[in-house]
Formats: sequence, C-alpha cells, structure tokens
Amino acid sequence: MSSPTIGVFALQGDVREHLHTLTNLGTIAIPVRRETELARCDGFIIPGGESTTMYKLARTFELFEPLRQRIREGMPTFGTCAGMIMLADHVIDGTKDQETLGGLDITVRRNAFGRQVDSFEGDLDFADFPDKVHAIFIRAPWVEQVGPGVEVLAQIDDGPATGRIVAVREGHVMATSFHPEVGGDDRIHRQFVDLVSTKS
Ligand SMILES: NC(=O)CC[C@H](N)C(=O)O
Repeated sequence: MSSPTIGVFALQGDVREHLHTLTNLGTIAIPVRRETELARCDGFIIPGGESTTMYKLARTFELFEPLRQRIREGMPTFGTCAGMIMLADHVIDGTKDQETLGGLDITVRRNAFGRQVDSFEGDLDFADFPDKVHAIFIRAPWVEQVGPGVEVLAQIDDGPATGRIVAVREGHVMATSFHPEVGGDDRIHRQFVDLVSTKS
C-alpha cells in the first residue's frame, strides 16, 4: 500500500516534532492550516499547545467545522495534551467560550496536575507494549471520566495522581495527556500510523 498522508494541525502547538516523527515512520506528513490541506489527509494529529488558542484559530481559519466533520466521518485522529482536550466531548476548567471538536466520549480536566507539579516526566505502562513509555507532561490534562466505548491505554501508577487516566482510544480516535512526539520513542505514533493504514 502507498504511504498514508497524515496532517498535523499547524495553526498552533508543537507541530514540527510530530511532522518529524511521522516522516521518519515513512508517512507523508503535512502541516495543515486550511481546509484544502485537510482534504488530502488520511489521518490527523492535533499537537500539544494551548487548546483555547487552538480553538480560536481553528474558527478564524475556518478549519473547525471541516475538521469536526472529518473526525465524525471516521478519519483516524490522534491528540496529544492540548490535542486531547480538543478531542474530548467534555472539558472541566476550560475557558467560558472554549469549544472542542469532540470525538472521544471522555471528560478531561485541563491543567489537572496543578501548579506545583505542572510539568514532570515518568515511565508508564502503556496498553500492550512490553516496555514502559517515558512520558513527558507539560501542564497536562487528565481524563476524569470515560464512556463505555473508551479503552484506557495508560494510567499514572505512582504519587498523588495514581490511577489518573492519561491515554485513551475510542475506535478511530486516540489521545494522550503527555507528549510522545518528544523524546524519541515512536511506538505510539507507530500504533497510530497502523490505525491510519488499516483505515485508508
Ligand atoms: N502542553 C500542552 O499541550 C498544555 C495544554 C494546555 N494546558 C491547554 O489547556 O490547552
């Protein structure tokens, strides 16, 4: 099969790291700022950044509705950190006018880990990977509730946040609270590319 084209939401956030990882995995990775670029994509990544700014820019650039539509129609989509917030059906501690694309039947809490430990790293068990994933959290959300169709892929297993859900998948949509695009471990991206390849 020919290489899938995977778009990265490029109006805000750590776009370059995702493009780099996707290119290394042999996909055609493109930054997406407008609807015509979105139309070329077999799969899509929403990076870390600032979800309220992402929301506003997506509206301004008229990407919000087309993107929401593509996700509803089944385009495999992966969100990291702010991207997870964008894909959540419900947000706690969002700003008043913040809307999300939705796609995951989850409730996320923004900036959930609190000010004092707002950024940290740790090793996590992740779904069926034999070795732990090194996870980098930067003012990250956690998943407070999941609907019946949502698969939990990773949870915090140490410290005061033990048990908090930080990676999920529901059908063609997956998300992590942390940043797998940073740090050189491409296993989660690889899993996403497999998901795109089986769907396209
Ligand atoms: N690193 C990140 O993506 C942080 C997410 C940010 N706190 C938000 O609410 O959008």
